[in-house]
Amino acid sequence: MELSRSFERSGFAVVTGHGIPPQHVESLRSAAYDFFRSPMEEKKKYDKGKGYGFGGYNNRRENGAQLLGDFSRPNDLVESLHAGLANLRSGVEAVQLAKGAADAADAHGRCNAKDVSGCEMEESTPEVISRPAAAFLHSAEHLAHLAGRALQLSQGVQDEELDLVIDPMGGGLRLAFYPFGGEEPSEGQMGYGAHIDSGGITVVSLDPSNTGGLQVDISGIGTTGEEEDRHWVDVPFVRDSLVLNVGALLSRWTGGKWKASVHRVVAGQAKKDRLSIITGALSPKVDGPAFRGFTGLADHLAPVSAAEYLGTRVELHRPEYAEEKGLSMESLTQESERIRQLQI
Ligand SMILES: O=C(O)CCC(=O)C(=O)O
Ligand SMILES: [Fe+2]
Repeated sequence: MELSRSFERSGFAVVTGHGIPPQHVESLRSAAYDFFRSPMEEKKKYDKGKGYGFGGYNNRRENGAQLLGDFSRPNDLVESLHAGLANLRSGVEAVQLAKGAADAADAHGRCNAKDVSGCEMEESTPEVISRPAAAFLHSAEHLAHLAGRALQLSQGVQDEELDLVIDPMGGGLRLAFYPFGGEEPSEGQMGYGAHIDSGGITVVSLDPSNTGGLQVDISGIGTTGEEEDRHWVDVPFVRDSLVLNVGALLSRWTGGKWKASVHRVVAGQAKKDRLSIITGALSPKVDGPAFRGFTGLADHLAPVSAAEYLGTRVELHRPEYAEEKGLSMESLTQESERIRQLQI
Protein backbone atom coordinates (compact mmCIF):
# COMPACT_ATOMS: atom_id res chain seq x y z
CA MET A 1 0.00 0.00 0.00
CA GLU A 2 2.87 2.29 0.80
CA LEU A 3 4.30 1.38 -2.58
CA SER A 4 1.07 2.33 -4.28
CA ARG A 5 1.00 5.68 -2.43
CA SER A 6 4.48 6.48 -3.78
CA PHE A 7 3.37 5.55 -7.28
CA GLU A 8 0.31 7.78 -6.91
CA ARG A 9 2.49 10.71 -5.85
CA SER A 10 5.46 10.53 -8.18
CA GLY A 11 5.51 7.12 -9.89
CA PHE A 12 8.71 6.43 -8.06
CA ALA A 13 9.83 4.32 -5.07
CA VAL A 14 12.97 2.88 -3.44
CA VAL A 15 12.41 -0.64 -2.09
CA THR A 16 14.29 -3.13 0.06
CA GLY A 17 13.15 -6.68 0.86
CA HIS A 18 12.68 -7.35 -2.86
CA GLY A 19 14.11 -10.87 -2.80
CA ILE A 20 17.11 -10.43 -5.10
CA PRO A 21 20.14 -11.61 -3.11
CA PRO A 22 22.86 -8.92 -2.89
CA GLN A 23 25.47 -11.36 -4.16
CA HIS A 24 23.52 -11.83 -7.41
CA VAL A 25 23.52 -8.09 -7.93
CA GLU A 26 27.22 -7.81 -7.10
CA SER A 27 28.26 -10.65 -9.41
CA LEU A 28 26.28 -9.23 -12.28
CA ARG A 29 27.63 -5.70 -11.78
CA SER A 30 31.19 -6.94 -11.64
CA ALA A 31 30.72 -9.03 -14.83
CA ALA A 32 29.06 -6.06 -16.53
CA TYR A 33 32.01 -3.81 -15.63
CA ASP A 34 34.32 -6.41 -17.16
CA PHE A 35 32.28 -6.31 -20.34
CA PHE A 36 32.04 -2.53 -20.66
CA ARG A 37 35.71 -2.04 -19.83
CA SER A 38 36.83 -4.53 -22.45
CA PRO A 39 38.28 -3.13 -25.71
CA MET A 40 35.80 -1.51 -28.09
CA GLU A 41 36.52 -4.17 -30.79
CA GLU A 42 35.29 -6.76 -28.30
CA LYS A 43 32.10 -4.83 -27.43
CA LYS A 44 31.42 -4.13 -31.10
CA LYS A 45 30.96 -7.89 -31.63
CA TYR A 46 27.67 -7.50 -29.78
CA ASP A 47 26.55 -4.45 -31.72
CA LYS A 48 23.93 -5.59 -34.21
CA GLY A 49 24.54 -2.47 -36.24
CA LYS A 50 20.88 -1.43 -36.29
CA GLY A 51 20.88 1.03 -33.40
CA TYR A 52 18.59 1.00 -30.37
CA GLY A 53 15.68 -1.43 -30.25
CA PHE A 54 17.27 -4.56 -31.67
CA GLY A 55 19.10 -5.77 -28.59
CA GLY A 56 22.83 -6.24 -28.08
CA TYR A 57 25.32 -3.43 -27.50
CA ASN A 58 24.77 0.24 -28.30
CA ASN A 59 27.25 3.06 -27.83
CA ARG A 60 25.76 6.57 -27.40
CA ARG A 61 22.86 5.69 -29.66
CA GLU A 62 20.09 6.74 -27.25
CA ASN A 63 18.27 9.98 -26.63
CA GLY A 64 16.17 9.77 -23.47
CA ALA A 65 14.70 13.28 -23.72
CA GLN A 66 12.75 12.26 -26.82
CA LEU A 67 10.69 9.96 -24.58
CA LEU A 68 9.30 13.13 -23.04
CA GLY A 69 8.88 14.89 -26.38
CA ASP A 70 12.10 16.95 -26.38
CA PHE A 71 13.92 16.53 -29.68
CA SER A 72 16.54 19.23 -29.08
CA ARG A 73 19.08 17.40 -26.93
CA PRO A 74 22.45 15.78 -27.70
CA ASN A 75 22.65 12.00 -27.50
CA ASP A 76 23.03 10.59 -24.01
CA LEU A 77 26.45 9.62 -22.66
CA VAL A 78 25.58 5.97 -22.15
CA GLU A 79 26.56 2.58 -23.46
CA SER A 80 24.02 -0.19 -23.08
CA LEU A 81 23.68 -3.91 -23.47
CA HIS A 82 20.34 -5.69 -23.71
CA ALA A 83 19.89 -9.38 -23.02
CA GLY A 84 16.98 -11.65 -22.25
CA LEU A 85 16.31 -15.19 -21.12
CA ALA A 86 16.53 -17.72 -23.93
CA ASN A 87 13.27 -18.21 -25.79
CA LEU A 88 11.33 -15.77 -23.70
CA ARG A 89 10.37 -12.61 -25.45
CA SER A 90 11.22 -9.75 -23.16
CA GLY A 91 12.37 -6.17 -23.00
CA VAL A 92 12.79 -4.09 -26.13
CA GLU A 93 13.42 -7.01 -28.46
CA ALA A 94 10.06 -8.46 -27.55
CA VAL A 95 8.46 -5.65 -29.45
CA GLN A 96 10.46 -6.43 -32.60
CA LEU A 97 9.84 -10.14 -32.20
CA ALA A 98 6.13 -9.88 -31.44
CA LYS A 99 5.24 -10.81 -34.99
CA GLY A 100 7.53 -13.84 -35.51
CA ALA A 101 8.82 -15.80 -32.58
CA ALA A 102 5.77 -16.10 -30.35
CA ASP A 103 5.87 -19.87 -30.03
CA ALA A 104 9.57 -20.32 -29.35
CA ALA A 105 9.05 -20.46 -25.58
CA ASP A 106 6.57 -23.32 -25.81
CA ALA A 107 8.98 -25.32 -27.94
CA HIS A 108 11.59 -25.08 -25.21
CA GLY A 109 10.27 -27.17 -22.34
CA ARG A 110 12.64 -25.93 -19.63
CA CYS A 111 11.75 -22.32 -20.03
CA ASN A 112 8.37 -20.71 -19.61
CA ALA A 113 7.04 -17.39 -18.57
CA LYS A 114 5.48 -18.63 -15.32
CA ASP A 115 8.64 -20.28 -14.00
CA VAL A 116 11.96 -19.01 -15.21
CA SER A 117 14.15 -21.06 -12.88
CA GLY A 118 15.23 -23.37 -15.72
CA CYS A 119 15.93 -20.62 -18.22
CA GLU A 120 19.34 -19.66 -19.51
CA MET A 121 20.29 -16.43 -21.20
CA GLU A 122 19.84 -16.15 -24.95
CA GLU A 123 22.90 -17.31 -26.88
CA SER A 124 23.94 -13.89 -28.07
CA THR A 125 24.67 -12.79 -24.47
CA PRO A 126 28.38 -12.12 -23.82
CA GLU A 127 29.93 -15.11 -22.03
CA VAL A 128 31.06 -13.09 -18.99
CA ILE A 129 27.50 -11.83 -18.39
CA SER A 130 25.50 -15.00 -19.00
CA ARG A 131 25.53 -16.82 -15.68
CA PRO A 132 25.16 -13.87 -13.31
CA ALA A 133 22.49 -12.38 -15.58
CA ALA A 134 20.39 -15.57 -15.50
CA ALA A 135 20.74 -15.80 -11.70
CA PHE A 136 19.69 -12.16 -11.34
CA LEU A 137 16.65 -12.53 -13.62
CA HIS A 138 15.53 -15.74 -11.87
CA SER A 139 15.55 -14.04 -8.51
CA ALA A 140 13.76 -10.96 -9.89
CA GLU A 141 10.66 -13.10 -10.38
CA HIS A 142 9.64 -12.55 -6.75
CA LEU A 143 9.64 -8.79 -7.21
CA ALA A 144 7.44 -9.10 -10.28
CA HIS A 145 4.88 -10.94 -8.14
CA LEU A 146 5.09 -8.33 -5.37
CA ALA A 147 4.44 -5.55 -7.87
CA GLY A 148 1.42 -7.45 -9.21
CA ARG A 149 0.04 -7.77 -5.66
CA ALA A 150 0.55 -4.06 -5.04
CA LEU A 151 -1.47 -3.26 -8.15
CA GLN A 152 -4.22 -5.68 -7.20
CA LEU A 153 -4.55 -4.67 -3.57
CA SER A 154 -4.35 -0.95 -4.08
CA GLN A 155 -6.38 -0.58 -7.27
CA GLY A 156 -8.67 -3.61 -7.07
CA VAL A 157 -7.36 -5.15 -10.28
CA GLN A 158 -8.61 -8.72 -10.76
CA ASP A 159 -6.42 -11.74 -11.60
CA GLU A 160 -8.00 -12.23 -15.02
CA GLU A 161 -7.29 -8.69 -16.11
CA LEU A 162 -3.73 -8.85 -14.87
CA ASP A 163 -3.16 -12.15 -16.71
CA LEU A 164 -4.68 -10.75 -19.86
CA VAL A 165 -2.28 -7.84 -20.32
CA ILE A 166 0.72 -8.31 -18.02
CA ASP A 167 3.66 -10.60 -18.69
CA PRO A 168 4.94 -12.01 -15.37
CA MET A 169 8.54 -12.14 -16.62
CA GLY A 170 8.65 -9.73 -19.51
CA GLY A 171 11.29 -7.39 -18.16
CA GLY A 172 14.49 -8.59 -19.84
CA LEU A 173 17.79 -7.11 -18.79
CA ARG A 174 19.46 -3.85 -19.69
CA LEU A 175 22.89 -2.90 -18.45
CA ALA A 176 23.67 0.80 -18.70
CA PHE A 177 27.27 1.97 -18.45
CA TYR A 178 28.07 5.66 -18.03
CA PRO A 179 31.76 6.33 -18.82
CA PHE A 180 31.92 9.38 -16.54
CA GLY A 181 35.41 8.46 -15.31
CA GLY A 182 36.98 8.70 -18.75
CA GLU A 183 34.91 11.32 -20.48
CA GLU A 184 33.57 14.83 -19.99
CA PRO A 185 29.98 15.33 -21.12
CA SER A 186 29.52 17.76 -23.98
CA GLU A 187 27.44 20.95 -23.54
CA GLY A 188 23.95 19.99 -22.31
CA GLN A 189 24.69 16.29 -22.44
CA MET A 190 23.10 13.96 -19.90
CA GLY A 191 23.90 10.42 -18.88
CA TYR A 192 20.24 9.84 -19.67
CA GLY A 193 18.02 12.78 -20.61
CA ALA A 194 14.83 13.63 -18.66
CA HIS A 195 12.28 10.98 -19.57
CA ILE A 196 9.57 8.61 -18.54
CA ASP A 197 9.97 4.90 -19.09
CA SER A 198 7.58 3.21 -21.46
CA GLY A 199 6.00 0.02 -20.19
CA GLY A 200 5.24 -1.34 -16.72
CA ILE A 201 7.60 -0.77 -13.82
CA THR A 202 11.29 -0.30 -14.47
CA VAL A 203 13.51 -1.77 -11.77
CA VAL A 204 16.97 -0.20 -11.33
CA SER A 205 19.87 -1.28 -9.16
CA LEU A 206 22.12 1.73 -8.53
CA ASP A 207 25.90 1.47 -8.44
CA PRO A 208 27.44 1.43 -4.92
CA SER A 209 30.73 2.71 -6.39
CA ASN A 210 29.11 5.85 -7.85
CA THR A 211 25.84 6.43 -6.03
CA GLY A 212 24.87 9.76 -7.61
CA GLY A 213 23.47 10.76 -10.96
CA LEU A 214 19.86 9.57 -10.90
CA GLN A 215 17.36 12.32 -10.20
CA VAL A 216 13.59 12.25 -10.01
CA ASP A 217 11.14 15.11 -10.51
CA ILE A 218 8.96 15.54 -7.42
CA SER A 219 7.16 18.70 -8.57
CA GLY A 220 4.03 16.70 -9.35
CA ILE A 221 3.57 18.55 -12.66
CA GLY A 222 3.77 15.28 -14.57
CA THR A 223 4.60 14.72 -18.20
CA THR A 224 2.94 17.86 -19.54
CA GLY A 225 4.89 20.23 -17.27
CA GLU A 226 7.65 22.55 -18.45
CA GLU A 227 11.32 21.85 -17.76
CA GLU A 228 11.79 25.06 -15.73
CA ASP A 229 9.03 24.03 -13.31
CA ARG A 230 10.48 20.64 -12.52
CA HIS A 231 11.90 20.03 -9.07
CA TRP A 232 14.76 17.57 -9.41
CA VAL A 233 16.00 15.69 -6.36
CA ASP A 234 18.84 13.18 -6.12
CA VAL A 235 17.58 9.66 -5.61
CA PRO A 236 19.02 8.57 -2.24
CA PHE A 237 21.32 5.59 -2.33
CA VAL A 238 20.08 2.87 0.00
CA ARG A 239 22.27 -0.21 0.19
CA ASP A 240 20.72 -3.33 -1.39
CA SER A 241 17.66 -1.41 -2.50
CA LEU A 242 16.08 -1.17 -5.92
CA VAL A 243 14.58 1.90 -7.53
CA LEU A 244 11.17 1.47 -9.16
CA ASN A 245 9.75 3.78 -11.84
CA VAL A 246 6.24 3.51 -13.25
CA GLY A 247 6.19 3.70 -17.06
CA ALA A 248 3.84 5.34 -19.55
CA LEU A 249 1.62 2.43 -20.50
CA LEU A 250 1.01 1.22 -16.94
CA SER A 251 0.19 4.79 -15.95
CA ARG A 252 -2.35 4.97 -18.79
CA TRP A 253 -3.85 1.64 -17.83
CA THR A 254 -4.39 2.85 -14.26
CA GLY A 255 -6.11 5.93 -15.68
CA GLY A 256 -3.23 8.04 -14.33
CA LYS A 257 -3.72 6.82 -10.74
CA TRP A 258 -0.12 5.64 -10.83
CA LYS A 259 1.95 8.48 -12.27
CA ALA A 260 4.70 7.94 -14.82
CA SER A 261 7.94 8.81 -13.05
CA VAL A 262 9.91 11.66 -14.66
CA HIS A 263 13.60 11.05 -14.11
CA ARG A 264 17.08 11.60 -15.59
CA VAL A 265 20.75 10.74 -15.07
CA VAL A 266 22.99 13.79 -14.83
CA ALA A 267 26.52 13.46 -16.13
CA GLY A 268 29.75 14.59 -14.57
CA GLN A 269 28.80 14.99 -10.87
CA ALA A 270 31.34 12.43 -9.67
CA LYS A 271 34.03 11.77 -12.23
CA LYS A 272 33.68 8.02 -11.92
CA ASP A 273 32.12 5.40 -14.13
CA ARG A 274 28.64 4.31 -13.19
CA LEU A 275 26.77 1.10 -13.99
CA SER A 276 23.05 0.50 -13.57
CA ILE A 277 21.33 -2.87 -13.78
CA ILE A 278 17.81 -2.56 -15.12
CA THR A 279 14.94 -4.99 -15.46
CA GLY A 280 11.17 -4.72 -15.37
CA ALA A 281 8.08 -5.80 -13.48
CA LEU A 282 4.45 -5.67 -14.62
CA SER A 283 5.62 -5.50 -18.22
CA PRO A 284 2.76 -5.32 -20.71
CA LYS A 285 2.31 -8.47 -22.83
CA VAL A 286 3.37 -7.47 -26.30
CA ASP A 287 0.94 -9.95 -27.82
CA GLY A 288 -1.91 -8.89 -25.54
CA PRO A 289 -5.20 -7.45 -26.83
CA ALA A 290 -5.87 -3.75 -27.30
CA PHE A 291 -6.73 -2.57 -23.80
CA ARG A 292 -8.33 0.56 -22.39
CA GLY A 293 -7.06 0.02 -18.89
CA PHE A 294 -8.10 -1.70 -15.69
CA THR A 295 -11.81 -1.80 -15.00
CA GLY A 296 -13.02 1.20 -13.06
CA LEU A 297 -9.81 3.16 -13.58
CA ALA A 298 -9.53 3.97 -17.26
CA ASP A 299 -12.97 3.34 -18.72
CA HIS A 300 -12.95 6.70 -20.52
CA LEU A 301 -9.68 6.12 -22.39
CA ALA A 302 -9.17 4.73 -25.90
CA PRO A 303 -7.84 1.16 -26.06
CA VAL A 304 -4.15 0.77 -26.88
CA SER A 305 -2.25 -2.20 -28.20
CA ALA A 306 0.96 -2.76 -26.24
CA ALA A 307 2.80 -3.92 -29.37
CA GLU A 308 1.99 -0.69 -31.18
CA TYR A 309 2.44 1.64 -28.22
CA LEU A 310 5.72 0.15 -27.05
CA GLY A 311 6.89 -0.26 -30.64
CA THR A 312 6.70 3.50 -31.13
CA ARG A 313 8.26 4.24 -27.77
CA VAL A 314 11.18 1.90 -28.45
CA GLU A 315 11.75 3.84 -31.68
CA LEU A 316 11.62 7.10 -29.74
CA HIS A 317 14.91 6.22 -28.02
CA ARG A 318 16.58 6.35 -31.42
CA PRO A 319 18.33 9.63 -32.24
CA GLU A 320 17.27 8.89 -35.85
CA TYR A 321 13.56 8.96 -34.90
CA ALA A 322 12.43 12.25 -36.46
CA GLU A 323 14.37 11.56 -39.63
CA GLU A 324 13.16 7.97 -39.91
CA LYS A 325 9.55 9.08 -39.53
CA GLY A 326 10.09 11.93 -41.98
CA LEU A 327 8.76 14.48 -39.48
CA SER A 328 8.87 18.19 -40.33
CA MET A 329 9.42 20.80 -37.59
CA GLU A 330 5.69 21.36 -37.38
CA SER A 331 4.70 17.72 -37.13
CA LEU A 332 7.47 17.23 -34.56
CA THR A 333 5.77 19.82 -32.33
CA GLN A 334 2.51 17.90 -32.60
CA GLU A 335 4.33 14.64 -31.94
CA SER A 336 5.87 16.17 -28.77
CA GLU A 337 2.45 17.13 -27.50
CA ARG A 338 1.07 13.63 -28.08
CA ILE A 339 4.08 12.16 -26.26
CA ARG A 340 3.51 14.47 -23.28
CA GLN A 341 -0.15 13.44 -23.15
CA LEU A 342 0.89 9.75 -23.04
CA GLN A 343 -0.84 9.16 -26.36
CA ILE A 344 2.45 7.80 -27.72
O1 LIG B 1 20.88 4.51 -14.81
C1 LIG B 1 19.93 4.87 -14.13
O2 LIG B 1 20.07 5.17 -12.95
C2 LIG B 1 18.55 5.00 -14.71
C3 LIG B 1 18.47 4.69 -16.16
C4 LIG B 1 17.11 4.91 -16.72
O3 LIG B 1 16.37 5.74 -16.29
C5 LIG B 1 16.64 4.06 -17.80
O4 LIG B 1 17.44 3.30 -18.34
O5 LIG B 1 15.45 4.13 -18.13
FE1 LIG C 1 14.33 5.44 -17.09
